[in-house]
Amino acid sequence: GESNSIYYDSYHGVQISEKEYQQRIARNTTFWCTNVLEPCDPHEWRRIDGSCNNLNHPNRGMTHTPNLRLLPPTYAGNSKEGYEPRKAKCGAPLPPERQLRTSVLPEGRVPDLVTTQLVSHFLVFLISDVLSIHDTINYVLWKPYCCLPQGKQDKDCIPVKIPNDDPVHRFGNLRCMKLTRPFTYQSEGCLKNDTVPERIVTPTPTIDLSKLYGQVPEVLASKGRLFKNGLLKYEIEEGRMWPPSTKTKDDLCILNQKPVETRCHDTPEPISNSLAGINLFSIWFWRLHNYIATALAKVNPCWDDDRLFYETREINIAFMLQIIYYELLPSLMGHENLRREGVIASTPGFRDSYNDQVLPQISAEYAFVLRWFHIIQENDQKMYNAKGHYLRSVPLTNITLRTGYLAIDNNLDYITQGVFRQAGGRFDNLVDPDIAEIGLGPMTEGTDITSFDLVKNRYFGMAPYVKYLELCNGRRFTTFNDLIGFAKPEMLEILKEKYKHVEDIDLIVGLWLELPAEGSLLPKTLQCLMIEQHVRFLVSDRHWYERPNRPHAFNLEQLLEIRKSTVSGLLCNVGDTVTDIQPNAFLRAGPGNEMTSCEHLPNIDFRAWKDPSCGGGSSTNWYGGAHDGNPYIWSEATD
Ligand code: HEM
Repeated sequence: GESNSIYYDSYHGVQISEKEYQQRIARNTTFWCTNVLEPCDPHEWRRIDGSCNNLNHPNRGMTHTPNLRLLPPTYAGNSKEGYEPRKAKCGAPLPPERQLRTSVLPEGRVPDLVTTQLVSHFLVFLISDVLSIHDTINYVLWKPYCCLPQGKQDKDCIPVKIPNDDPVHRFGNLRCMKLTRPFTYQSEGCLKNDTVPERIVTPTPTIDLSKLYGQVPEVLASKGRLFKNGLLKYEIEEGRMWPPSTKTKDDLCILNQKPVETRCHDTPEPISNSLAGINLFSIWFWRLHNYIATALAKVNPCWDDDRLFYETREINIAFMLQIIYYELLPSLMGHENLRREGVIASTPGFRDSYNDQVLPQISAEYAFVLRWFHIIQENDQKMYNAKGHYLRSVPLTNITLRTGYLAIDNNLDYITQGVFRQAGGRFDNLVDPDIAEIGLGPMTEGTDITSFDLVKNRYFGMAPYVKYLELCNGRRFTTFNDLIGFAKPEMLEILKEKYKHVEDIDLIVGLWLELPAEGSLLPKTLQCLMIEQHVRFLVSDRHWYERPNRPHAFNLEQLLEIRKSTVSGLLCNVGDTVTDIQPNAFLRAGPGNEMTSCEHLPNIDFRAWKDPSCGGGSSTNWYGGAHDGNPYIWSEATD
């Protein structure tokens, strides 16, 4: 109850007194600037709100706790002048963003020969687990006036200028793209305005499916849990299982074409309705939760709702982590690279790298550089039927905040078939014209996501690109010639033309023009910064699924079952109409990765969770049914 609550300052991670908390209520700064938690119990499950992950620093891991910086931020100006984007070495402003973007990053659409569209969908779901969309909602919904006269009065407005000779807009009248400053501890009143801006984000900084379960126990209880058999609430419509839907007209699905399109998820985190990738994987992991809970209940009929729920959540999170670490990242960066860097283990047994000196945090750099993937996003989502015949396509930018579209005309079925049959965008330096010119679809007129990436690069105060080269390569980079072997030669020419000094180069521009790392599809520095964080995830998370010494740890037999998790297994179990798929659905089907019947793909055997104290239980090979074309096996078991 309330009386046990402990109060923390969200930024500093120190306990504050109840009196001070009361004062902050009066100042209206508790929501962003404080965390409230119950005393830690070292033996309890991973908490919904992320508290008590690190027992010495109980609020770390919660909402609104800070990113860490691999390199100190660089801004122009000081505490008096305010912190504005850094200047070039010669003191002039850096090249204007839209102009720079259109000259270093041409637009085009080329299919990738290696990866499928599923890669970008999964990546965007992954980052939604640790990052917010409030900065975007701000200029779309809350402060949509940044290109109007009113915007001149608002310091939060940082609209992007479109030059008169713009390759696209010179034929039209658009000269401005609306944008707002990122939310910071300063803007929310937690830190003084004359301190270096520090970004504030909402999700827990561990990969814990917080987009599914949320980060507030009361919200999970009211919107998520069914409180029966460990299940999440669900609706069945035309034979498909959906998360619960909103019942009022006032919801986040602002692009639903009414009256035909009405569905909008009413999940603990409404952003499940946002980008298509987040939406698809929210639906699939929501269903997977119920699939797992049903399986566990069959094996262990004596388990109560709570036990089933928390064990299911644990397995669901482990399922996701196993896919990220052992399937997605290796598909992008190569197994060897990841093994060498300690991201993945060489043996299937336990692995315990936990270090309580490393706090559960993400780096500001990781949060930022993942935007590089915008340039491999293919915006044309193709739809196929279950036999693999192409039907039609839809631009992804038209289905953001539009869950209703998925729920009509079998669109969800056909998109599900499309994501693993369709090529992703090629890993090159071409950006899909829709991402570069449309971005937010019908919600705003003209959004160049890649120009915004560059603007944010500067507002987040990212250190110069060469400083990250030094960090990752352990040597100095002082001239353009030092970049030989890192950037494509013709790109070096462009860089020299656009920037006067090598230190002026913006981090994201460096990544756009960089050569891939050996045995990898990713630019070297992107790979370096991603690996750094993916090691931190596993070292700093006390509840990491591969650990034997943690509360409610898996036993070896169970861990070996978790090791069978694959994204194709996910789609076989809970994806509509999926009966045949390639074993690694992040990579295109072909020799060595042939389309296979779901029945022949590995699948978790939940008998490994059999609890002898339950007595007999069901010993039938129940999960065989999941592959007989009816993914809704759980609906039989719920009554
Ligand atoms: C059709 C697909 C996509 C669309 C329409 C889209 C759109 C956007 C938009 C509008 C923003 C906010 C830009 C800003 O205001 O600064 C954003 C941010 C971001 N996007 Fe995407 N994106 C897509 C795919 C991806 C993919 C595949 C990734 C891969 C990881 C990704 C990673 C990110 C990241 C890391 C951010 C920054 C979020 C933050 O800092 O809070 N996006 N995206």
